[in-house]
Amino acid sequence: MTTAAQRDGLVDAHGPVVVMGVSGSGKSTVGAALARHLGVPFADADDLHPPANIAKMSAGEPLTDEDRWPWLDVVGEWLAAHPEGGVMSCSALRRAYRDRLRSWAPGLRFVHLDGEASLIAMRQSAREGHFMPPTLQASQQRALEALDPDEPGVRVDVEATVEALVATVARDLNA
Ligand SMILES: Nc1ncnc2c1ncn2[C@@H]1O[C@H](COP(=O)(O)OP(=O)(O)O)[C@@H](O)[C@H]1O
Ligand SMILES: O=C(O)[C@H](O)[C@@H](O)[C@H](O)[C@H](O)COP(=O)(O)O
Repeated sequence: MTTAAQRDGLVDAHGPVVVMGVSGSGKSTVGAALARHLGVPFADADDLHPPANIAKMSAGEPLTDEDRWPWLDVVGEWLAAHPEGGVMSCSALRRAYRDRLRSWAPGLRFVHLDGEASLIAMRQSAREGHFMPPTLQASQQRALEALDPDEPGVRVDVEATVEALVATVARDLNA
């Protein structure tokens, strides 16, 4: 069924989107809210890690590239299965990881949740019931490579409220 929003080009114009950033930047929160706003499916790459990756991070050890490639391919499969639109929250910290995801979904766009490292670290530490220990924040920041100018996507500052971030991103994606 084609909805009025699809006919008007409001829904299927953006294709799949990855909300990226370091741990604690708000990927899960903003990604889920963005998907609700756009009326498209949402998935969280945290839920797609193999148990060994979760065990490693829980023990305070950063993942290596070798740990991440198979996980990124599972994320890429989901993106490839949602050409009509979908939001995935996934750290995608390095350019090479984003290139891998784009190989699954050409035209993929990224929303980089960026901001003051101290603010993000504070939010990550205050969060309860998550496997990711605050001690891994420094390695996340070291691994992060911001979007290059040739990478389709937008960067937003996480100082803003979740509602404001969703409104800004939805506007920029539809621009
Ligand atoms: N823009 C925001 N303003 C205030 N708090 C936020 C914002 N985005 C996320 N949070 C809070 O910060 C913490 C980390 O967010 P989360 O979505 O779990 O980040 P990530 O998925 O990137 O690790 C959560 O407690 C969340 O409620
Ligand atoms: O590539 C990585 O090192 C991990 O995927 C990491 O970046 C991710 O952030 C964790 O899954 C923790 O989950 P949160 O980001 O939700 O804290």
